[in-house]
Amino acid sequence: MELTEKQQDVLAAGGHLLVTGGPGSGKTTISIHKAAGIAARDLRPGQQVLFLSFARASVSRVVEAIEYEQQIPRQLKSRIEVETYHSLFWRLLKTHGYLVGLPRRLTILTPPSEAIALSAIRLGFGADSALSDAERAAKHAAENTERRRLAEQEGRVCFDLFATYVGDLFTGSERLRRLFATMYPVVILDEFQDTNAAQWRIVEAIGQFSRLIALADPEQRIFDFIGADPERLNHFREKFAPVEVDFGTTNHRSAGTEIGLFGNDILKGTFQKSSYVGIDCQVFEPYPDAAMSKLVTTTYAARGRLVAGGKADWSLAVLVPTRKMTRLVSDSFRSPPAGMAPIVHTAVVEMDAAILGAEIVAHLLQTPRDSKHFGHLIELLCSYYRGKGGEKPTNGALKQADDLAKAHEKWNAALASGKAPNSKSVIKAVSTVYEAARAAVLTGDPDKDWRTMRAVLEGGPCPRLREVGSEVRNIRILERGSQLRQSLTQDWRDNGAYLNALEIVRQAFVQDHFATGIKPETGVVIMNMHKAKGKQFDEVIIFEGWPVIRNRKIIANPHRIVRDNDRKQIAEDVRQNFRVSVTRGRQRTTILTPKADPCVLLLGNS
Ligand SMILES: Nc1ncnc2c1ncn2[C@@H]1O[C@H](COP(=O)(O)OP(=O)(O)OP(=O)(O)O)[C@@H](O)[C@H]1O
Repeated sequence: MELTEKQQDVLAAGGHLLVTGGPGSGKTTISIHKAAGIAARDLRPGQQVLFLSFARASVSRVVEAIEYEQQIPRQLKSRIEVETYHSLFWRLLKTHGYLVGLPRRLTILTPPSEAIALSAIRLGFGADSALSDAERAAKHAAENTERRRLAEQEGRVCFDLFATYVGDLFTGSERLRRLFATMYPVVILDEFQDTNAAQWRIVEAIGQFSRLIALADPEQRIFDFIGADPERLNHFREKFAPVEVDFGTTNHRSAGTEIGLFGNDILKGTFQKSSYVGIDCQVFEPYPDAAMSKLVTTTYAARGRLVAGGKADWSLAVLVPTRKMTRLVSDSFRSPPAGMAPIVHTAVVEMDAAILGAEIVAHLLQTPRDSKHFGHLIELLCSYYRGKGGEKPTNGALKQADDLAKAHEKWNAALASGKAPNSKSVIKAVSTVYEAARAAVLTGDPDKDWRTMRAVLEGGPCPRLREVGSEVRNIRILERGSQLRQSLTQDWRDNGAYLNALEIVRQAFVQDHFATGIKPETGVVIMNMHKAKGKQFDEVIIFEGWPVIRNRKIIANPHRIVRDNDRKQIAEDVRQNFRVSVTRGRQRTTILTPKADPCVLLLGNS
């Protein structure tokens, strides 16, 4: 690879640095070269360059990019530490948290457990959409008070508070700032445009003694992030007066294509060309089977090209606008219309429900220690309903949890007074499945036993547990060689049964959150467009929903890239998100849109 002139400028620059540029312009690559140069010349023994990312997916990509650079010797590569903000913050809180009033022993309040802990407050206020601004502020304040109480009194710290407490640590202690700079004299900040206020406070503090290299693409700002501020790059300029290098719209990722150019034209809303090399827009008839058939055949074709290309770890992403669409496509790939062959794939879904579901499976694998085992199952099922919606629990799910808890009380009361419990109670079906689970024969092979338990749930008479069984299909941490699998195997070896399965599963999810060895997705992957940020794939297919038409009128238009595919809904963030998705493809991006009502972003401003 020959570095560009601008990339050379980055290598030559001293002091704080701000590198800006569009997708695939080579920011990550040059920062790795820069880090290697610093490691070779400036670092003392024991020191490292710290590369900080927001998401584990980006960490894997950076680790892969480091491995890919053959000119950099191994011993220099090992001087670059790639880590997520979360993982760095957690390390700091565990060792120094007591300085800002946290208990000495800390555990992580995982997002599903946090959702459970806050569900009562959230239920009290009701859905966000129905709240006035003042009520919404009051709800946030109440949530925050509870989060702080959980952290400061119970030592259970949720992710959202990590940055706040670490900020308190750094602003409160010059000694810590100096110590940090001794370990990490240079810090690279990936996707700097997404830095929120709490993280910026930390960056400001560590920049006092460490040298900062910020990588940013202002146009890739993610609007879902609470607190990402359009002025952030200016804050950095004002505070640190960095040397600035702008890579502009160069796109090495999709070299030889016009994917980058097309992405920029989406932002502008005017198309300079009638076709773009590497971009393929196609339409489908707006009916479920026709739409899915088109997607399936387009996916076959793309997969065929990639397999024929001979690259072993090819990747093909199907990007869709909503969570629900991710599931629809995944179901359809499992059993495509008209008897077409299924497509092996992975679907990236929200994990809250799957994680809480996995706790239920683990609990059922576990040999009962006392008579409370069944009661504990009901509690876990209530937790599943309270937490499965993550930050946005539905009233229906919260009510399910309450109804279950009440039915269980009645069930117990009947048993206590020697009467037969009501056979129509919702607990009856849970109890039947529980008996089947107890009767299941386990082998000590966690993978097999997990499947057995899932089959008990999915084949039983309880619709709630059937849902749980299907949710845990999305769990990938049982893969060969995973920590979870090893720990469960060990548990069985030590005890001749699973005695600690629930605790092991809970731990595994925390470890999984911090694991960095995960490889970027390969094969066919389905995900929400929002989740594609920071990733790259050999080919991308963008697929959206279609209008429901009755009497030649559109009566609904769900799962569209632009809400309702209505021009009035085109805001800057919608254009930016679409551009991010389009520019994830290295070789080709195919856009599938309904014939009757094509995506308004493709029609241009006129
Ligand atoms: N000078 C160069 N010549 C050829 N290829 C390059 C050059 N610089 C980077 N690349 C390649 O281009 C691809 C994209 O580069 P990189 O990931 O560094 O871009 P980026 O600006 O960080 O992208 P994004 O903002 O989308 O994450 C990588 O596969 C990288 O190996």
